[in-house]
Amino acid sequence: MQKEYELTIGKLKRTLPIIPITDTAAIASFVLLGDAELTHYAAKELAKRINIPFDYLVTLESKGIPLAQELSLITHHPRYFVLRKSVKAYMRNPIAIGMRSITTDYHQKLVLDGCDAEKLRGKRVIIVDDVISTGGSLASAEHLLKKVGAQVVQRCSILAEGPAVNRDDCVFLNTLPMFAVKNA
Ligand SMILES: Nc1ncnc2[nH]cnc12
Repeated sequence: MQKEYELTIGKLKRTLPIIPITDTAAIASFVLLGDAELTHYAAKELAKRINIPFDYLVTLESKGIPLAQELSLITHHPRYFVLRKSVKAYMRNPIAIGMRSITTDYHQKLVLDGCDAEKLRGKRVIIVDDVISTGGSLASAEHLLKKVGAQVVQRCSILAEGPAVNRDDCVFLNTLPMFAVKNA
């Protein structure tokens, strides 16, 4: 099997290691955390493609956070919201739902602080993430946001991977293939 994948996002290039995630499938590992240059550039490029009015960006802990931060500032939306993976002691009336993601082999939670839920009720929101793949995390995020009365008006990510590459309801900058593991 190929060991690395050369990714191009506009003027930037990154070499991603190919990592098996099951006995039969592998992904090109795209770790946005720590890559300030790519985060800033991708946020600028995504901002150009968001052409719908919205109140807030919402992202998922953890890899979407720096992207949402940059995108919020670039689009002049000083406040954004983070759906957390666990209930924190400092939350008031947290609202939680179950979630499965392609890169984590156990059931996860998606949690919204009740105070944040009040602020999001009736608002137009855009979900921001680093990679959209199976769409599982995105679907859970949408479910949670609908539950608290927010309207998801757009979804955007830096990359669409595997089954997500044909989605026409997301804005993304490039696609990422998935890989078959040979000798499985
Ligand atoms: N290729 C990938 N790299 C890192 N995180 C991911 N989440 C989903 N696909 C991913």
